[in-house]
Amino acid sequence: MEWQTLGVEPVLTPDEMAAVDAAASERMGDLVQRAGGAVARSALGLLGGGYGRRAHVVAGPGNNGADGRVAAELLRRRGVRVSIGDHADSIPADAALDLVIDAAFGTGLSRPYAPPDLPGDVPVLAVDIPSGLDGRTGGFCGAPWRATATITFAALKSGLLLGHGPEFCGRVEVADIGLSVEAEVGTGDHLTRALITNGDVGRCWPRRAADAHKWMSAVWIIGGAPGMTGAAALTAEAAGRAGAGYVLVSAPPTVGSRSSTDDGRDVAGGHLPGAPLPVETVVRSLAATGGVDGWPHTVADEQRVGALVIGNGLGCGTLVLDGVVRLLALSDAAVVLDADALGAGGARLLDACAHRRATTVLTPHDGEYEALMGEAPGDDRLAAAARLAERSGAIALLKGPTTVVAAPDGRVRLSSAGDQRLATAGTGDVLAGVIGAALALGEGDALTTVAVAAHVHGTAAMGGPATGFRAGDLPKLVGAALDDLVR
Ligand SMILES: NC(=O)C1=CN([C@@H]2O[C@H](COP(=O)(O)OP(=O)(O)OC[C@H]3O[C@@H](n4cnc5c(N)ncnc54)[C@H](O)[C@@H]3O)[C@@H](O)[C@H]2O)[C@@H](O)CC1
Ligand SMILES: Nc1ncnc2c1ncn2[C@@H]1O[C@H](COP(=O)(O)OP(=O)(O)O)[C@@H](O)[C@H]1O
Repeated sequence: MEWQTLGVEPVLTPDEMAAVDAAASERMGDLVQRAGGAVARSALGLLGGGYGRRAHVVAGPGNNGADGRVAAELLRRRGVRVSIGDHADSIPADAALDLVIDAAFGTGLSRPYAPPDLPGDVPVLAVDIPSGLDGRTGGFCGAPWRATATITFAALKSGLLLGHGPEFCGRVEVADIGLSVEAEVGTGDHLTRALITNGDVGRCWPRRAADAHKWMSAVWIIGGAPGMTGAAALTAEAAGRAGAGYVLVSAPPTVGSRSSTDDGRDVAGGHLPGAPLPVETVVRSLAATGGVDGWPHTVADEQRVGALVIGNGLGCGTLVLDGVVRLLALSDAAVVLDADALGAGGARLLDACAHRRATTVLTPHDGEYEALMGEAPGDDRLAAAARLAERSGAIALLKGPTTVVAAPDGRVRLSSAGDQRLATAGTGDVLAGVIGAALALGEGDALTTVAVAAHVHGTAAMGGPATGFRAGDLPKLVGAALDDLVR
């Protein structure tokens, strides 16, 4: 999927788009004329001209179909030979088509739809959203064609960004047809839902002040127990590359004893040598005396850190959870909870988050989400992230090909940066470090800061090799991506 647009990108659900339509002062007929004009322009681009080209329009019963019919007429005037069928008609197999326009259904799709067979591998231009995709979740509601390009109106629809959307919508273009979405979803930081763009990173990434000193952007990573130091090393390297002025790493002493783990794993003995931490990292030991009571106090007493990142290679167990919960209560710093800190948390951890006043960020993948919430996120990832944010009072970052970041106030940010090269162990540890650094550096809107960090992480990955990409490659690429995006 490619984006042709830059700048603040509102993302609407079909219900919100319907509300925008309903509130429009202009007649639907005029909007349809403009939408059809935009479809025709886009089609001419894909056709590489008008005269002599052949196109077929699949036009459904609603406004989406009306857009397609207007486009058909405009294309005819440009010399394109156009045939039209309704959503159930088969496509003439005898014509050598240069383009099929999918105007069967848009956001009004209410039951599964399977389009007719496509003749060969003819390019498809989808109007608003490929017919057969759920406009909210991007899940299948039928069997959509895979579009070469999609032209959508007024604003992006969430179904283009989530689920199967990115795979099925091709290149996405947002056409302005004179509708304002502001009244429905707000603007700027107050936007209900937005896609993070490169422009947002340039605008919102927190910078160091000229008179900064290293403690003004310090990150303390609590993780990296014996046998799992690699995770903390990746987080530390990423925090440094993302601009943290001071990076500390501590492994809670409770994790290092056999008796401290629920599953009886011997994490203290017999492990391989630890992964080297970046040489700039300061390793601080935590008070072992007093066990679980000691280390949260040691961390919370250090008032100079801007952000704590807890969980990368931390190890799991009741005593660890006890320590994390206590630390959440004691510390006033922003906290990112990742990996092991999420896996065994459940309701107790969510309650501890809900009692905090400072920023808390939860960064689960689907398994960790289920451990926290007692149920899988399901198809509606917007709703899933919102549920977690509401339950915990934290910023919920739900990982996936498109990352969904939700705030407890209902706002959501999406990042579609990155691709499958990130599906490799340790990239999440890097993300936690980047978020930690961004929070330590900045005092801006926390939701934007976290989402922009996710976008930087995804963008950075695209600078790495398509095959054999390792999480260890990523921190340096984060530095390079920031150099590129933040000027
Ligand atoms: N957003 C806007 O302001 C504008 C939207 N326009 C287009 O209008 C679309 C929304 O219009 P509509 O609400 O008419 O929605 P659709 O054009 O998606 O069609 C909905 C109609 O199809 C029927 N239907 C739904 N699923 C079906 C199925 N599987 N089989 C058979 N019939 C089915 C519904 O009962 C309803 O009558 C947008 O996606 C966009 O393409 C444009 O016309 C211009 C303005
Ligand atoms: N197919 C994919 N496309 C884009 N991003 C992906 C894909 N798979 C994973 N990611 C991203 O990679 C990261 C993986 O994090 P995580 O699962 O926590 O890894 P780990 O625990 O091994 O460090 C997340 O930021 C996630 O959004």
